[in-house]
Formats: sequence, structure tokens, C-alpha cells
Amino acid sequence: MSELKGCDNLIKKLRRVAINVAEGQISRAPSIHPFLICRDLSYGLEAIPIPVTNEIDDSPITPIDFTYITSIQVAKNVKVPSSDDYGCQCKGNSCRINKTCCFRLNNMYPYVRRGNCSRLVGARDIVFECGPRCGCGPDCGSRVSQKGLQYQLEVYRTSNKGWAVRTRNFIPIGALVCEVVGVLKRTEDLENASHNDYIIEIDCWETIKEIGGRKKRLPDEPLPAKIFLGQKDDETTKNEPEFCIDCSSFGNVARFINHSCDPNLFVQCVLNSHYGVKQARLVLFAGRNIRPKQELTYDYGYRLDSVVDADGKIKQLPCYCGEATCRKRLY
Ligand SMILES: C[S@@+](CC[C@H](N)C(=O)[O-])C[C@H]1O[C@@H](n2cnc3c(N)ncnc32)[C@H](O)[C@@H]1O
Repeated sequence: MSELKGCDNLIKKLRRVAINVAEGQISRAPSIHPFLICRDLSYGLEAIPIPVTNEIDDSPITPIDFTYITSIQVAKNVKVPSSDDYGCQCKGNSCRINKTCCFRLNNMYPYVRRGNCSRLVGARDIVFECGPRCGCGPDCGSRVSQKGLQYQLEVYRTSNKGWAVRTRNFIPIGALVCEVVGVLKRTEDLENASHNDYIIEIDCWETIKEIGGRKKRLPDEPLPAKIFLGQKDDETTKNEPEFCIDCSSFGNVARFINHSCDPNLFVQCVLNSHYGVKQARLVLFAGRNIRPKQELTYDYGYRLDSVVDADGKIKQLPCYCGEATCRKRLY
């Protein structure tokens, strides 16, 4: 009986694969992994393919209700700060020795090199990197967060959290995992969004200023960016709109990374083309050594009772991270 059931399941799976081959959603080559439903979520946009697997249920064959992108898009009504005054004149790989390089904006050099991999030494309020207006080349050591995927990631189905992301490689502590990519929008434009599952707030300024219960990452470190934030006084910055990254319709693999109350990744704000902290890039780094097959998670950082519905009623979402220190609710 159980053999027959197994056969039945296999037939169902093959039928789904056949449908998706016909619809062009997955490669025509037969898969060796019985639960592989898409060979590459990014359809070739990432240097390393991101397979999607589902051993759990019959939910839509691929999480295809969004378009995969690899760099931030900007909503029409968002003005990106000027990049005229950002950048260094370093040439080639000279950034490490050049006193005027962008990385000197960091109080301390943020990365350390171990073998082939540069690692972030620890979470900072903000990391300054070289960027598009700099004279140095793409191999400059001050562009770590711009390197794209470095590890084999897999999107997979869970029994209680929908889709999730796990690594197929060992990821060392401090290593770049991925940027959170989506559409940069004004938070106020999303306040009436019916669901906020894929909206990530850029809270760099709030962290620096310890607003809303946030804590500075390195409390004793003088704020390296102060003089640059000082181009606009605090009052002006405070009154500027808030921004977030909306990954609901356009996004990358980060959109499938779940919350944990004891996460193995952390969000690092990075600036590399302007000084507008409210529009910092959000980049995920490993907060500890991560073994192959482990789920990747970060702390979404919601305050309890901070999410309300259209009628102003507090919304609650249970947390299934399963950690001993679980707060039981995401919000
Ligand atoms: C950015 S999405 C993550 C990917 C999502 N699981 C999916 O299937 O597309 C955020 C949503 O995933 C779910 N989620 C993430 N972490 C969770 C957790 N620890 N417990 C329960 N649900 C979680 C919640 O529905 C949340 O709003």
C-alpha cells in the first residue's frame, strides 16, 4: 500500500515537472534531485544558479509571482541623493594605501581578508565602500558587498513558513551572503499595502540615532559618518521621508529569507554612491559560521504591536523560527 502511495506521489511529481517543462518554466533536462522544481530562480541573472526544491506540498511549482532582479530599482517618486560629492580618485587596486579612499570614511577598515574571501569584521552602523564614481576597479577590496552571490543557495519549501533559503556550502562568519534587492519606495506610499510580507524598512538612521528601541551597533565608536551626515543637519534628516525596499513584485533571493529570533545573518547598511543614510543599501552578512543545509535567517526587527491593519487594528503574526529564545511573534 505504502509502495503504491510512493508511486502515486512520484507520478504526481513527474506530471508537475512535465507541465512546467511544457510551460518553459524549468529546464528540459531531467532532474537528478527528485524534488527540484526549478533549476535557477534567477534564470541566469546570478553567477551561481539558485535551485528551488519542494518536498512538502503541491503549492505553486515555483515562487514565480515576482520578477527576479539583481540591482535595486527606484520608484518614480523617489529622489536618490546626489552622488556628485561621493567617490575616490584611487587607481586600480591602490585603495588600501590611499589616504583619500572612500574606505577611510569608516572609522576602522571594515573587512579582513581570509583566503579568497573578504569578511566583515563585525556589524557596524554603516559601512562605506567604493562605488560607481570611484577611480578604482571592480577588484578593489572596498567593494565587498557588491560582489554578488558567492555561495550556492537553495530556495525550498518549509512546512510552516512557506518558502525559505538554505545554503549548500559552508559560509564563514562575516562573509557576504547577498544584498536585499527590490524597489526603493517611500514608506508612506506603502502604508496602505494590504500585506507587508516583502517590505523591508531601511532603518540605518534610526539605528544611528537609537530611535524606536534600536541600539547603535558599536556604542563606543565615534560615528564615522558624522561629518557627512552633517551636510544636512539632524533636523532636516529627521524630517525627510522614510524609505523601504519592496520585494513583493521585483526582488532577489533575499526575498525568501525568513525571520529568526536567533538568526545566522545580520543586515548591514552600506553606502557606496551617496551619503543619504535613509537610502542605504541593505546587505546580509553571516553572523556566525553556517554549515551546509542550514536555513539562512535574519532578525526582521519588528517591534511587537507595531504593525496595524487598514482599520488601525494591531496585527499579529506567530513566529515559527523554533529557537529556544523565540519571541513567539514576528510582530
Ligand atoms: C520576506 S517573506 C519570507 C519568505 C516567505 N516565507 C515566502 O514563502 O515567500 C516574509 C514572510 O515569511 C513568513 N515568515 C518569515 N519568517 C517566519 C517565521 N519565523 N515564522 C513564521 N512565518 C515566517 C511570514 O509570512 C512573513 O511575512
